[in-house]
Amino acid sequence: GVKWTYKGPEGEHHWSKHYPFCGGTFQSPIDIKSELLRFDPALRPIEVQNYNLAPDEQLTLGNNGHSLQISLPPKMYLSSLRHRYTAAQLHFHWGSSSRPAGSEHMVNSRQYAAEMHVVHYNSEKYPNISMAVDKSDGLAVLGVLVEVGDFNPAYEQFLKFINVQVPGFNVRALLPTRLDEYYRYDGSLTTPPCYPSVLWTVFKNHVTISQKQFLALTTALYSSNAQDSVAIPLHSNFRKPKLIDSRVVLVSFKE
Ligand SMILES: NS(=O)(=O)c1c(F)c(F)c(S(=O)(=O)CCO)c(N[C@H]2CCCc3ccccc32)c1F
Ligand SMILES: [Zn+2]
Repeated sequence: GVKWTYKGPEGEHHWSKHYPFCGGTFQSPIDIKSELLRFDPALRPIEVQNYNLAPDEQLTLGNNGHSLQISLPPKMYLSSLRHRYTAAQLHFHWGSSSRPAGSEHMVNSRQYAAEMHVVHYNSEKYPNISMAVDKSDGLAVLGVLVEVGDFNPAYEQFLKFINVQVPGFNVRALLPTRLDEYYRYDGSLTTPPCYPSVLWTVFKNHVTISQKQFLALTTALYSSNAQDSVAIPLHSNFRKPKLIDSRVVLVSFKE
């Protein structure tokens, strides 16, 4: 597809020129404001299956020019939603060492240091993620807000790796302890083509990584692919919050 960036002439205000959905409705991320929230007792705790990967399960760590991503095996899936959603990859959004705030979702206009997304697709209805990516019930993404604080051994598993293969690790440990407290809304991919195909689950509780780990994340990548001559450090790869319109944000917890 057409090249896009987070800043400059191909930045987010220009995405809709080549990717019309980016200028459409049901866009993500959003600023999750308390006055928009509605408690929904039907929202069950998120259940993850086979997230605890054995070390002999090699995972591919990649830089797709937009984010640090880890491809995930199809044995991993979510079992608590209407359909089975099978894991495809996880990736991050972050700020920069000079401007640390880089999460995509905000909570009452608070932007966190970073955000991790675990992308899943509806494997009951679609054979692969490419067929699911533009369907309204195609994707389910788990969002984890990341703050700088205590060292987090779970994140160390891959932040120390710069090669392309990382040993399997417990992906569940990257999530907050409580999977029963989350925000839920219908939204979109936060990158082009911005399809409104994502059932968003953003956990209420953030996780922490140390300043050193955060620096490793923000300096891990260069946005150029291999053959480009100059390597430009990749940072601030977050989209700004979009209008909520008439959408309601459901919450699984009482304040
Ligand atoms: N924030 S977000 O909306 O969750 C989100 C990203 F921010 C993001 F950068 C990516 S990307 O790394 O693929 C780069 C551009 O799509 C994705 N990819 C998903 C959706 C697109 C197709 C596809 C195919 C295989 C695996 C994952 C994905 C993405 F879903
Ligand atoms: Zn993302």
